[in-house]
This record gives sequence, C-alpha cells and structure tokens, in this order.
Amino acid sequence: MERSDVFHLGLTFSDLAGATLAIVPGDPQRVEKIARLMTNPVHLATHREFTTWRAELEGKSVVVCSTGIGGPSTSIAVEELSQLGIRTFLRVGTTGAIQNAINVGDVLVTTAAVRLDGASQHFAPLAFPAVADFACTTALVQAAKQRGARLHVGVTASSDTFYPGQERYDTYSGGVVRQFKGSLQEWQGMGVMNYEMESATLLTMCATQGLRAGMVAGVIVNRLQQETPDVAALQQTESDAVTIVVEASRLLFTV
Ligand SMILES: O=P(O)(O)O[C@H]1O[C@H](CO)[C@@H](O)[C@H]1O
Ligand SMILES: O=c1cc[nH]c(=O)[nH]1
Repeated sequence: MERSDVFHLGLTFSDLAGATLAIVPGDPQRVEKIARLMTNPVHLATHREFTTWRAELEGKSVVVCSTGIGGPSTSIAVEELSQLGIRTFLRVGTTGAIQNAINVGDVLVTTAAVRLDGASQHFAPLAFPAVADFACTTALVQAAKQRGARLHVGVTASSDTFYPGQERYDTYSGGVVRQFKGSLQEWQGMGVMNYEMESATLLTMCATQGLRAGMVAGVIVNRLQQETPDVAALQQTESDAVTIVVEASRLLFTV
C-alpha cells in the first residue's frame, strides 16, 4: 500500500470524495458490477478481500467495497469505512433459503439477524439484537417492489461457517457437531428465512454505533431441496439484488 489512511482497505479520506453511503457485497467480483450501475465509476483499491470502487448517484459519491466472507473481515471493512466517513451500509449478498415458500431467484430483505457469528460478540453481548435500520430496510423493500422481485422480508440466520453452522452434511467428514444438528429445522420453525454469513456482524456493529445498515440478498439455493447452491441461478439473482441495492441507495438520497 503506497498511501492509506486506514490499515487494510488501502484508501484515503480524499478517495471517498465525501461519500457517506457504502454498498458492501461479500464478493470482490461484485463490486465493479455495482459501481458500473452508477455514474462515473472509478476503481480505488484492491487489497486482500477488499476491492473498492467509487461512483456517483444523484450527484453524490457512493463507495462500493467488498467485505470478503464472514464476520471478521466484515468488521474490518465496516470499521475502516466508518473512520473514513461512511455512516450508512447496505449489504448485498447471496443466500440459502430455509422456507418452502422461498425459491431460487427470490429476493430477501433482512430485518434482523440470528447471531450465529463470533465477531458481533466483540461489539455487543448476545442479548443485543442484530437489527437493521428502519429507513434502510424500507428503501430496500421499496426498491425490490419497484423491480418486481418476488420479495420476502424477515429474519436471517447469520453463521460464521458455510458448512456446519448452516447444517450441511455433504462435507469431507459428513459430520455436524451436536450444537448445529437439527438447527436448520429449528430456525425454519421460528420463521427464519435464510442463511448467510455477514449480516450478524454488520447489523450489530451498526446498531450499536449510531450507524445505519440494511441487507438484501438473492436466493441461490433452497436448502430444503438441496445443499449446493445453484450456480446457473447466480447471475440473474445477483443482477436483481445489485439493481435493488443501487435503487435503494438512490431512494435514501432522495427522500
Ligand atoms: O455473496 P456474498 O455476499 O459473499 O454472501 C454469501 O456468500 C458467501 C458464501 O458463499 C458468504 O459471504 C455469504 O454470506
Ligand atoms: O446457502 C448459502 C448460499 C449462499 N451463502 C450462504 O452463506 N449460504
């Protein structure tokens, strides 16, 4: 890193050009696609799992920065972006549904996350809810409806691991520790919509620090039907979700 005001992201204050809103996908390869949906997209930096672009929406700067997979790297991205002036975070991800009525290609907006991660406990005890910001959630819901998405709104289970924490058995060992055996069915019975891996950390960090956060995801597998995500569905699902997150950002700027 030649010059950077933060340790991991490789960004300076001036790079952000006054941006206060960041779109934060997990996958670095999603960043450019999102930035190119806005005007004047420019690549800022790529370090480790953190790829960052800046673009403009309604005349305002927006930062798009990947978090990588999971809570620890997400906590670094959120911390360093906050230090650089970001106050609103919109996560856009992929996800696995655990309800019969939620299909591949559907879009989920998360109101709160079950904290199956470790990183969020470095910010607040488990009794604190990982809750999304109301204005961010409302904007994401409105944008999803405008897009005509098959939309579901509710609670997400957010796990540190893709395999045991999401109760997958098609693994090398085929085993899942007692703590997670039967957990998918239990979350399903409580009405939890889906599994992913970053919202618990993101929502807890933001809710405890006066920051705003929201989360939208495209469904790439229904776990009641199969364990492995549907790669063929990924492109369309991702394209819907990224369009929705950009339109939600626009709504947050204009209302
Ligand atoms: O598509 P992204 O945003 O990476 O989100 C989901 O996909 C990854 C797992 O395959 C995890 O990061 C999970 O949260
Ligand atoms: O099943 C899934 C799909 C995407 N991401 C996850 O974390 N789980």
